[in-house]
Amino acid sequence: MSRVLKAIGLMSGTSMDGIDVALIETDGDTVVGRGPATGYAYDPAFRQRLKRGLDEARTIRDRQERPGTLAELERDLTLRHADSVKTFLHENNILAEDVDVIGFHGQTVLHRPAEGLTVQIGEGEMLARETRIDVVYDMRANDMIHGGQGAPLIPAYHAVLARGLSERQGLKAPIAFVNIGGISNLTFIGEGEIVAYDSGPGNTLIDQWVEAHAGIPFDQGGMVASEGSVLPELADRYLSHPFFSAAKRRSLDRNDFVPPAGSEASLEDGARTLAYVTAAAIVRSAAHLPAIPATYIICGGGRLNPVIMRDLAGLAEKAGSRVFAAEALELDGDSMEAEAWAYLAVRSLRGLPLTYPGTTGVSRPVSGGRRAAKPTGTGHAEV
Ligand SMILES: Nc1ncnc2c1ncn2[C@@H]1O[C@H](COP(=O)(O)OP(=O)(O)OP(=O)(O)O)[C@@H](O)[C@H]1O
Ligand SMILES: CC(=O)N[C@H]1[C@@H]2OC[C@@H](O2)[C@@H](O)[C@@H]1O[C@H](C)C(=O)O
Repeated sequence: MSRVLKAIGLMSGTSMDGIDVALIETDGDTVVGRGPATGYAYDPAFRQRLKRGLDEARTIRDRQERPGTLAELERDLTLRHADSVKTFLHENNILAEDVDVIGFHGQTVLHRPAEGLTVQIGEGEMLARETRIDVVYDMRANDMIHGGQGAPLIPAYHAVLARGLSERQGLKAPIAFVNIGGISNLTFIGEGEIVAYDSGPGNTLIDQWVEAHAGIPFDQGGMVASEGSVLPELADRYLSHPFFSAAKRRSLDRNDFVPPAGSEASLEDGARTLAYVTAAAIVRSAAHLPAIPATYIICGGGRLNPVIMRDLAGLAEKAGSRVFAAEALELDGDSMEAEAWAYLAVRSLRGLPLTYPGTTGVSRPVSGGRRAAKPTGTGHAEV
């Protein structure tokens, strides 16, 4: 058996709400011990900079390009990740020298799988220098080079978590993990088979809607949605998007779905309808799986919106499925992506596959990621 490594994962997701940090101990294969995890929120001004960065990234044709303010944003984003690691280590009394590797996702600013283009900003070398810990980063690129969608990458981690869950009583197979982040994605764990893909808009539409019409970053606790009603025509318009009926599953860019026009709904009805769309999109996408999951395990920020969760539970029940929030199974729905990035970093170091034909459509199982080594020596400047 390979040595168990201490790995930190860092995730800044499509919601652009902050940096999730988690530490796990793993051999990159079957052994996973989950350690501390936390999240550090971005201040509103930095979120605005990230949103501007997404607009500026639209013109990118070569993934090395950094038009507009993107180079500066990349540097500042990396420094924020370095600060998060330092704070996390301090808060948990962990020494940098005791951590073997950081798995660094960075921030996706553009994702166009049809063009073989995916761009995550984040400077691995700078992060390794700042934290004095080895870094694995840019983990989506190799998958795309080999014909994959470049996402989702979390299924390899879902698979190892599912091994630990399968003996629990009352948890019927097949299991599907659903991450309701900015975009939602699902992972189906069948017998000897994993199938995964993005399942639709997650919280992004709701976030954009309430920000534009109420000046709030998200619908906390589904408070706004719970005052509204589902507008069937508006919901049908989203759910009849070709994404759901296409023969081939594909991964999504944050901008693939756009919020309704302000004139189409009241604040409350808009939030209610988009919450329903989020839930119904998952169930609609699940129809493309090899079998309907008996158990859904929900992670990501959307599980904290009870309106989405009630709709999802109701729709799933009609198909005979049960829905659990990750915490009901002693998992952490906030830190799972960060844990996954730690796990994937160790797999990368060991040359193990990160993605499979069933998870991203890649031509064969492939590893990925670039390595940045921590500085050697005492840390004093060379003269
Ligand atoms: N208490 C809450 N009530 C309702 N919604 C919430 C709550 N907390 C978080 N959310 C929603 O979850 C979102 C953040 O989710 P999460 O952190 O899982 O996304 P992400 O990791 O950025 O996205 P992705 O998985 O697509 O990369 C917020 O933008 C918000 O919409
Ligand atoms: C290109 C990109 O960053 N995609 C994200 C996004 O957020 C959710 C969904 O879309 C998923 O495909 C992916 O993240 C998860 C963590 C993944 O790769 O598994």
